[in-house]
Parts: sequence; structure tokens; C-alpha cells
Amino acid sequence: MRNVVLIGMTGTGKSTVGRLVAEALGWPHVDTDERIEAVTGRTIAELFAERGEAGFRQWEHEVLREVLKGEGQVVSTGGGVVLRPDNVALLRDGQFVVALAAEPETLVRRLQGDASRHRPLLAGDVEAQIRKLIRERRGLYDFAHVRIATDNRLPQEVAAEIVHLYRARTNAQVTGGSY
Ligand SMILES: Nc1ncnc2c1ncn2[C@@H]1O[C@H](COP(=O)(O)OP(=O)(O)OP(=O)(O)O)[C@@H](O)[C@H]1O
Ligand SMILES: O=C(O)C1=C[C@@H](O)[C@@H](O)[C@H](O)C1
Ligand SMILES: [Mg+2]
Repeated sequence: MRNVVLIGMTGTGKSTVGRLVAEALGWPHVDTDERIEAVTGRTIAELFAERGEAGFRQWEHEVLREVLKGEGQVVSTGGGVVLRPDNVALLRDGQFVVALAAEPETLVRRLQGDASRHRPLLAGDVEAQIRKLIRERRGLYDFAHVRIATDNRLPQEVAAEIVHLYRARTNAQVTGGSY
């Protein structure tokens, strides 16, 4: 359990909630999308335009691998990180993985009008793109240790639940309990 890692569909709140979890634990927060932009000097939309989705996914893999070498961090991933089996293998190796979830309607409401710089996959008809991504990614987030539905919940509430679950799990390991 070296790091707390948030996975989930785009718009489930990984970046927003991850920052709050990090504050609560007193740990650094790493957002892999932001790290990719810092390392490449490009926005995600520029990377997609210049290198295609495959080029972006390669950067995502390399950044994830580097970040997960560290410990005591809260890591917010990009929504598509689970598409590559080698990423899933890294995530399954000693990380506390939390999947955030939300109904399609919630994602559409949150992301409507916010597709440009950070989420080129949602360009055009946001609702249609979200529904397509949900279909393509069905089951891919299921390996997480816990799944938290975020509909009608404040980011602060979701973050508090993650902190509680993480502490319960690590305490159980220390005391030998089976949680
Ligand atoms: N629990 C919540 N309730 C209401 N709005 C939320 C909640 N969590 C996040 N949001 C809002 O939804 C939008 C998307 O959140 P965020 O950027 O954290 O998602 P993400 O999971 O990191 O997405 P991506 O995978 O694309 O990086 C933001 O505008 C954020 O303020
Ligand atoms: O769901 C996705 O595939 C993505 C989500 C974002 O976090 C970014 O990582 C990028 O826009 C791709
Ligand atoms: Mg994010």
C-alpha cells in the first residue's frame, strides 16, 4: 500500500478528490495528467493533436511508472489509464486503488462545456462521447480495492471516506485483522 491511487471514468472527480485526500493525509498529490503536461511542455489536447492517442498513452504509461516508484503520495490518474494492461499491472502492485464512479448523467452534467484542453476525447457531442467511453471501458475499473459512487456527494465527503477506508485497511494489516 505504497500510495493511494484514484482511478475511474473521466469526470468522476479523481483530480478534485485526490487533492483533498492528499491534504487530509498530509501527503503530496500527483495528478498524472498535470505531470504529463509538465514533462512534455504540451497540453493534453496538443499531445493528442501532435502524437495521436497512442503517443499520449505512451507518455501516460511512462509517467505512471515513474510516479509509482515513489511512496506516500496520492495519485490521481487519467480516465483512460486502465486501457493498457501494463498500467493495470503497475496499479495492482502494492497500491491502494480506489475507483470513483458516477452515473452517465452526472458525468455529462459535470463535463458539459469542459472538453477542450484536458479532454480531447470529449470533443463534439460530450454526452455521446461519454456514453461511448463507458461502453468501451466496462469492467476495466473493477480491479480496484474499493468503489465509491460520487453522485450527489460533495468532493469533501468522498475524500473523507477514502481516508477512512485507507486507514482502516492499513490498521487492519498492522494488527493482523482481516478487513
Ligand atoms: N463530487 C462532486 N460533485 C460535484 N462536482 C464534482 C464532484 N467531483 C468533481 N466535480 C466536478 O466535476 C468536474 C470534473 O472533475 P475532475 O476534473 O476532478 O474529474 P477527473 O476524474 O479528474 O477527470 P479526468 O479523468 O478527465 O481527469 C470538475 O468541474 C469538478 O469540479
Ligand atoms: O478518459 C480519458 O481517456 C482521458 C481522461 C483525461 O484525464 C486525460 O487523461 C485524457 O483526456 C484522456
Ligand atoms: Mg483529472
